[in-house]
Amino acid sequence: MKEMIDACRRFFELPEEEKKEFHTKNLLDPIKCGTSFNVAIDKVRLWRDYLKVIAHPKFNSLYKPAGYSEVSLEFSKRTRAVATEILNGISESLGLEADYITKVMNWHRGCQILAANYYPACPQPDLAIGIPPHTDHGLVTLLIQNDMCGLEVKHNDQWVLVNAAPGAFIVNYKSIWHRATVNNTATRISIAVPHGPALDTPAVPIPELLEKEGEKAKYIGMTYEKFMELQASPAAYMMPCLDHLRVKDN
Ligand SMILES: O=C(O)CCC(=O)C(=O)O
Ligand SMILES: [Fe+2]
Repeated sequence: MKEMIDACRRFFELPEEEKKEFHTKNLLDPIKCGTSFNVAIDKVRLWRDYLKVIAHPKFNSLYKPAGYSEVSLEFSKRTRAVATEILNGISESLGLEADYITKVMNWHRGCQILAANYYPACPQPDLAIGIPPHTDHGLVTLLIQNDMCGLEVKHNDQWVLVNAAPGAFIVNYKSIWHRATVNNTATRISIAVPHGPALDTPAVPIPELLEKEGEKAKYIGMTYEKFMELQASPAAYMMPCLDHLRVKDN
């Protein structure tokens, strides 16, 4: 984990000139970096650089800084193994076969992204935000951070700081509303690793469970690619993405 955070730090600390080639605009570009901004939020300054590298189904290697590729290959394999175990556990906890979710989501072609965030110390942290409130896309996101906290989740209408133990994975598997704050002491680095279905695979309410519970589906299905597009749109910062998919009561 430390080596991965260090490799990302070295990327962010490259001169701007050297990062320019990765300033792309498309959602699914294999490697992209930039400084975040969102047109929907105009009252606070966003204070974050990001680097997103798609690591599965095809591993993309980033040639600088030296060592990034090797470390990120190892890190992506190990986090994917942890994510697989978590999904197996979730399937079993729902009374399904352990490999139910991975099978229907075409996990062997599943999308894994190494999404690193770099939040420099900010002189006026109250006037800025690292990432505004949102929900993640994907089945399960694993997140690691350097020794600075900053992730907050909404719980009972309050923002609660996630005080994770050093070296811990923070696991986000429900559609939890969260944000990243900034601080005025030191640079914070986090690496979020969303693991999703294959891009062309629709996620739908599980028919076996609906039948068992005698319930109608409360959400429409959507392919992962479409869901990612929705998550990247300004609409995603207004309310949890999943709420956009809720079936309207007649
Ligand atoms: O930096 C953090 O702790 C949060 C990052 C995050 O929410 C994200 O990358 O989606
Ligand atoms: Fe997030």
